[in-house]
Amino acid sequence: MSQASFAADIVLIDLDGTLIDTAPDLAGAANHALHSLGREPAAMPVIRGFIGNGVRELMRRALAIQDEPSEAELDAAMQEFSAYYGAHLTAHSVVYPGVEDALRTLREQQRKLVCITNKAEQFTAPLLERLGLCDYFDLVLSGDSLPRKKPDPLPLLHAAEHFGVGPDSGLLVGDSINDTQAARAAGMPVVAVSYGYRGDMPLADLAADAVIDTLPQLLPLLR
Ligand SMILES: O=C(O)COP(=O)(O)O
Ligand SMILES: [Mg+2]
Repeated sequence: MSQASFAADIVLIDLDGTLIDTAPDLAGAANHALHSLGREPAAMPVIRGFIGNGVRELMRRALAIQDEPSEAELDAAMQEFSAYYGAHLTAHSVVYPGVEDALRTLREQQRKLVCITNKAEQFTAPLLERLGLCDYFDLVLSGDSLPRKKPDPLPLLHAAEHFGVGPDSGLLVGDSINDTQAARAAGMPVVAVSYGYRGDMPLADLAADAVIDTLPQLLPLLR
Protein backbone atom coordinates (compact mmCIF):
# COMPACT_ATOMS: atom_id res chain seq x y z
CA MET A 1 0.00 0.00 0.00
CA SER A 2 2.78 2.43 0.81
CA GLN A 3 3.98 2.33 -2.84
CA ALA A 4 0.62 3.55 -4.12
CA SER A 5 0.98 6.55 -6.44
CA PHE A 6 -1.82 8.55 -8.02
CA ALA A 7 -1.91 11.09 -10.87
CA ALA A 8 -4.77 12.99 -9.20
CA ASP A 9 -5.27 15.91 -11.60
CA ILE A 10 -8.44 16.46 -9.60
CA VAL A 11 -8.70 15.59 -5.93
CA LEU A 12 -12.24 14.96 -4.71
CA ILE A 13 -12.59 15.16 -0.95
CA ASP A 14 -15.47 14.06 1.26
CA LEU A 15 -16.64 16.53 3.91
CA ASP A 16 -18.08 14.97 7.10
CA GLY A 17 -15.48 12.81 8.80
CA THR A 18 -12.73 13.69 6.29
CA LEU A 19 -12.35 17.50 6.21
CA ILE A 20 -14.42 18.44 9.25
CA ASP A 21 -15.40 16.66 12.46
CA THR A 22 -19.09 17.55 12.27
CA ALA A 23 -20.40 14.79 14.54
CA PRO A 24 -20.91 16.92 17.70
CA ASP A 25 -23.17 19.44 15.94
CA LEU A 26 -25.02 16.78 13.92
CA ALA A 27 -25.65 14.91 17.18
CA GLY A 28 -26.76 18.13 18.87
CA ALA A 29 -29.29 18.80 16.10
CA ALA A 30 -30.54 15.20 16.03
CA ASN A 31 -30.99 15.20 19.81
CA HIS A 32 -32.80 18.53 19.67
CA ALA A 33 -35.22 17.01 17.13
CA LEU A 34 -35.64 13.83 19.20
CA HIS A 35 -36.42 15.93 22.26
CA SER A 36 -38.96 18.03 20.33
CA LEU A 37 -40.78 14.86 19.35
CA GLY A 38 -40.77 13.53 22.91
CA ARG A 39 -38.11 10.92 22.20
CA GLU A 40 -35.10 9.92 24.31
CA PRO A 41 -31.72 11.40 23.29
CA ALA A 42 -29.15 9.19 21.56
CA ALA A 43 -25.48 8.94 22.56
CA MET A 44 -22.93 10.78 20.41
CA PRO A 45 -21.04 7.64 19.28
CA VAL A 46 -24.33 6.09 18.15
CA ILE A 47 -25.26 9.13 16.07
CA ARG A 48 -21.72 9.34 14.70
CA GLY A 49 -22.27 5.91 13.17
CA PHE A 50 -25.34 7.23 11.30
CA ILE A 51 -23.43 9.94 9.41
CA GLY A 52 -22.65 9.60 5.72
CA ASN A 53 -25.96 8.98 3.96
CA GLY A 54 -27.34 12.51 4.23
CA VAL A 55 -29.03 14.25 7.13
CA ARG A 56 -32.51 12.80 6.49
CA GLU A 57 -31.20 9.26 6.76
CA LEU A 58 -29.29 10.23 9.93
CA MET A 59 -32.53 11.54 11.46
CA ARG A 60 -34.50 8.48 10.33
CA ARG A 61 -31.99 6.15 11.97
CA ALA A 62 -31.92 8.24 15.17
CA LEU A 63 -35.74 8.01 15.41
CA ALA A 64 -35.68 4.30 14.56
CA ILE A 65 -33.64 3.57 17.71
CA GLN A 66 -37.02 3.67 19.45
CA ASP A 67 -39.54 3.24 16.62
CA GLU A 68 -39.33 3.34 12.83
CA PRO A 69 -40.78 6.81 12.04
CA SER A 70 -43.61 7.51 9.60
CA GLU A 71 -42.76 9.92 6.77
CA ALA A 72 -44.83 12.61 8.55
CA GLU A 73 -42.86 12.11 11.78
CA LEU A 74 -39.61 12.22 9.86
CA ASP A 75 -40.71 15.44 8.11
CA ALA A 76 -41.52 16.99 11.49
CA ALA A 77 -38.17 15.88 12.91
CA MET A 78 -36.33 17.25 9.88
CA GLN A 79 -37.90 20.68 10.37
CA GLU A 80 -36.58 20.74 13.93
CA PHE A 81 -33.24 19.27 12.89
CA SER A 82 -32.70 21.74 10.04
CA ALA A 83 -33.60 24.84 12.03
CA TYR A 84 -31.30 23.79 14.88
CA TYR A 85 -28.41 22.55 12.74
CA GLY A 86 -28.51 25.65 10.54
CA ALA A 87 -28.15 27.80 13.65
CA HIS A 88 -25.41 25.65 15.25
CA LEU A 89 -23.36 24.49 12.26
CA THR A 90 -20.01 25.30 13.80
CA ALA A 91 -20.76 25.36 17.53
CA HIS A 92 -18.42 22.40 18.11
CA SER A 93 -17.38 21.24 14.61
CA VAL A 94 -13.68 21.58 13.83
CA VAL A 95 -11.44 21.13 10.80
CA TYR A 96 -9.24 18.05 11.24
CA PRO A 97 -5.51 18.66 11.88
CA GLY A 98 -3.42 19.35 8.79
CA VAL A 99 -6.39 19.78 6.45
CA GLU A 100 -5.76 23.41 5.53
CA ASP A 101 -2.04 22.88 4.93
CA ALA A 102 -2.79 19.92 2.68
CA LEU A 103 -5.45 21.82 0.71
CA ARG A 104 -3.08 24.77 0.22
CA THR A 105 -0.31 22.49 -1.07
CA LEU A 106 -2.68 20.66 -3.41
CA ARG A 107 -3.73 24.00 -4.91
CA GLU A 108 -0.11 25.13 -5.24
CA GLN A 109 0.45 21.92 -7.21
CA GLN A 110 -2.24 23.16 -9.66
CA ARG A 111 -4.60 20.30 -8.86
CA LYS A 112 -8.32 20.96 -9.07
CA LEU A 113 -10.09 20.48 -5.73
CA VAL A 114 -13.67 19.26 -5.42
CA CYS A 115 -15.66 18.74 -2.24
CA ILE A 116 -18.14 15.87 -2.64
CA THR A 117 -20.51 15.38 0.26
CA ASN A 118 -23.85 13.71 0.92
CA LYS A 119 -24.70 16.68 3.14
CA ALA A 120 -27.56 18.89 1.92
CA GLU A 121 -26.57 22.03 -0.01
CA GLN A 122 -28.21 24.35 2.52
CA PHE A 123 -25.61 23.29 5.11
CA THR A 124 -22.52 22.60 2.97
CA ALA A 125 -21.69 26.11 1.75
CA PRO A 126 -22.17 27.91 5.10
CA LEU A 127 -20.17 25.22 6.89
CA LEU A 128 -17.20 25.42 4.48
CA GLU A 129 -17.43 29.21 4.54
CA ARG A 130 -17.49 29.56 8.32
CA LEU A 131 -14.59 27.19 8.86
CA GLY A 132 -12.53 28.92 6.18
CA LEU A 133 -12.37 26.07 3.66
CA CYS A 134 -14.62 27.47 0.94
CA ASP A 135 -11.95 29.19 -1.17
CA TYR A 136 -9.82 26.06 -1.55
CA PHE A 137 -12.46 24.34 -3.69
CA ASP A 138 -13.03 24.76 -7.43
CA LEU A 139 -16.31 22.87 -7.19
CA VAL A 140 -18.60 21.71 -4.37
CA LEU A 141 -21.21 18.98 -4.94
CA SER A 142 -23.69 18.23 -2.16
CA GLY A 143 -26.02 15.30 -1.65
CA ASP A 144 -28.89 17.12 -3.35
CA SER A 145 -26.89 18.91 -6.08
CA LEU A 146 -27.47 16.08 -8.56
CA PRO A 147 -30.20 13.42 -8.96
CA ARG A 148 -28.11 10.78 -7.13
CA LYS A 149 -25.54 10.92 -4.32
CA LYS A 150 -22.73 8.61 -3.12
CA PRO A 151 -22.46 5.58 -3.24
CA ASP A 152 -23.73 6.33 -6.75
CA PRO A 153 -20.78 7.35 -8.95
CA LEU A 154 -22.70 10.29 -10.50
CA PRO A 155 -21.12 13.16 -8.49
CA LEU A 156 -17.60 11.80 -9.15
CA LEU A 157 -18.25 11.35 -12.88
CA HIS A 158 -19.86 14.80 -13.03
CA ALA A 159 -16.76 16.37 -11.45
CA ALA A 160 -14.37 14.55 -13.80
CA GLU A 161 -16.41 15.64 -16.81
CA HIS A 162 -16.59 19.20 -15.49
CA PHE A 163 -12.79 19.41 -15.59
CA GLY A 164 -12.48 17.41 -18.82
CA VAL A 165 -10.49 14.51 -17.38
CA GLY A 166 -11.17 10.79 -17.19
CA PRO A 167 -12.21 9.30 -13.83
CA ASP A 168 -8.86 7.50 -13.59
CA SER A 169 -7.10 10.91 -13.49
CA GLY A 170 -9.07 11.82 -10.39
CA LEU A 171 -8.66 10.65 -6.82
CA LEU A 172 -11.34 10.45 -4.15
CA VAL A 173 -10.46 10.79 -0.47
CA GLY A 174 -13.12 9.75 2.02
CA ASP A 175 -13.99 8.05 5.28
CA SER A 176 -16.89 5.74 4.52
CA ILE A 177 -18.03 2.80 2.42
CA ASN A 178 -20.18 5.24 0.39
CA ASP A 179 -16.99 6.95 -0.72
CA THR A 180 -15.11 3.81 -1.71
CA GLN A 181 -18.14 2.28 -3.44
CA ALA A 182 -18.78 5.47 -5.41
CA ALA A 183 -15.13 5.58 -6.48
CA ARG A 184 -15.08 1.92 -7.55
CA ALA A 185 -18.28 2.42 -9.54
CA ALA A 186 -16.77 5.51 -11.20
CA GLY A 187 -13.47 3.76 -12.00
CA MET A 188 -11.62 6.26 -9.82
CA PRO A 189 -8.83 5.46 -7.34
CA VAL A 190 -9.72 6.04 -3.71
CA VAL A 191 -7.79 6.77 -0.52
CA ALA A 192 -9.46 6.25 2.86
CA VAL A 193 -8.76 8.24 6.01
CA SER A 194 -8.38 6.07 9.10
CA TYR A 195 -10.28 8.58 11.25
CA GLY A 196 -13.84 9.74 10.48
CA TYR A 197 -17.15 7.92 10.55
CA ARG A 198 -17.66 4.38 9.39
CA GLY A 199 -19.69 2.98 12.28
CA ASP A 200 -18.56 -0.52 13.24
CA MET A 201 -17.04 -1.21 9.85
CA PRO A 202 -13.39 -2.29 9.96
CA LEU A 203 -11.09 -0.01 7.95
CA ALA A 204 -10.02 -2.93 5.74
CA ASP A 205 -13.64 -3.41 4.60
CA LEU A 206 -13.50 -0.05 2.84
CA ALA A 207 -11.08 -1.73 0.39
CA ALA A 208 -9.35 1.57 -0.41
CA ASP A 209 -6.23 1.77 -2.59
CA ALA A 210 -4.35 3.40 0.29
CA VAL A 211 -5.04 4.56 3.84
CA ILE A 212 -3.85 7.81 5.45
CA ASP A 213 -4.04 8.98 9.08
CA THR A 214 -4.04 12.71 8.26
CA LEU A 215 -4.74 14.60 5.03
CA PRO A 216 -1.10 15.76 4.63
CA GLN A 217 -0.13 12.06 4.37
CA LEU A 218 -1.83 12.17 0.96
CA LEU A 219 0.85 14.43 -0.52
CA PRO A 220 3.68 11.90 -0.91
CA LEU A 221 1.27 9.51 -2.63
CA LEU A 222 0.67 11.92 -5.54
CA ARG A 223 2.65 12.22 -8.77
O1 LIG B 1 -24.26 12.19 5.73
C1 LIG B 1 -23.95 13.38 5.55
O2 LIG B 1 -24.74 14.32 5.80
C2 LIG B 1 -22.62 13.79 5.01
O3 LIG B 1 -21.75 12.82 4.65
P1 LIG B 1 -20.35 12.99 3.86
O4 LIG B 1 -19.91 14.44 3.89
O5 LIG B 1 -19.46 12.13 4.64
O6 LIG B 1 -20.65 12.52 2.47
MG1 LIG C 1 -17.77 11.23 5.24
